[in-house]
Amino acid sequence: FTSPALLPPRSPRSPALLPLRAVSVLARRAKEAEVAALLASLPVTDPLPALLGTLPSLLSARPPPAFPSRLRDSLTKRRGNLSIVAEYRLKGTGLAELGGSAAPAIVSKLIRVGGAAAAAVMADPRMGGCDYPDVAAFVAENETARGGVPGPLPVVSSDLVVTEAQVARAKLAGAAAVTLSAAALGKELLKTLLEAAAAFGLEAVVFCGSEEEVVGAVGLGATIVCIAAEEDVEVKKEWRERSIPEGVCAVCLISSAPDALLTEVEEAWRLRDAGFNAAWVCDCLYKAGADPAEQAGAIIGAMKAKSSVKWFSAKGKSGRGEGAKEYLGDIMM
Ligand SMILES: O=C(O)c1ccccc1NCC(=O)[C@H](O)[C@H](O)COP(=O)(O)O
Repeated sequence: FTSPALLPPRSPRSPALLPLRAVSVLARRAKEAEVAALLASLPVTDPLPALLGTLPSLLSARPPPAFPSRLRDSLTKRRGNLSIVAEYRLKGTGLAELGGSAAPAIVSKLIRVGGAAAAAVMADPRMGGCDYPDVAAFVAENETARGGVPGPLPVVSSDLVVTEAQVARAKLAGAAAVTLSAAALGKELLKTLLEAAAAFGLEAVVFCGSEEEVVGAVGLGATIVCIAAEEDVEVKKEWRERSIPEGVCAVCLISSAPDALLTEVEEAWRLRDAGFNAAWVCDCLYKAGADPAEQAGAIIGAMKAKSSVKWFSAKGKSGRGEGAKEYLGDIMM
């Protein structure tokens, strides 16, 4: 793949690809209506109502259920390492035109073997062109890797979650975690859904568009926070240092630049240097091409590479000036 000279000015992201928080309250209403219609139309054999019915007793457990930590553990490596959450969706990505080769089972394997620490599936058909069965397909594909190296990745169900029913659907699909948007939910609903996720044994990735939202999410006990804001990495670094305590996993969304260049790789290196545990990426994994040197696995590898933005550009392939920060002992672990 190609990358421009170091960190040129970014072109504004396409409005169609703005993070979900940009759509907030109207989208929340539409989603509530959609979930209500779904619940009303379920066949009597569907397990969703029964699972939802267990929620009150799960919530009344004392002490209250805590989050599991499979996703957080997978994303939290030693300092100086950046993990990648690779998101799958069909709408608005370079996958849209690939037909069968963009099927969940194929992309799931590509990103697992490519070295991602977690997979995410956007489970909103209108926004992402996929649905909860695609989450289940990712989970099933990952299960085929049980006992292997790398083993199954935790799968995040990335819907605009506004009701407990969606958390229950994620659970039934086998997801390890759900996404929650601080801006779309507001504090009270965010608290309710964080509790519902923990009660169902799921983790939650709380997307935050401002430092205030980060503080709010951490105050509510969020264990994984994803900053989704257009600010420069230096600003996000300040938010992380001031407002994300040790023990809370710090993730940052890298939204795709609307061009064929892979400036996102250098953004990942900057996030690693800023102390983030993980980057959440989507279209930039699929926009370069389907050649082995360009596809998602190659880009994940480049994002995780121990390269330095001071000495090395993503377009260089020689490795000269590579700024590895590890000791041999770290590499051997
Ligand atoms: O931004 C949010 O608040 C949010 C909430 C819940 C789930 C996901 C959220 N944002 C991420 C996204 O909307 C997409 O993952 C993102 O647009 C991917 O972008 P791109 O690679 O630029 O297509």
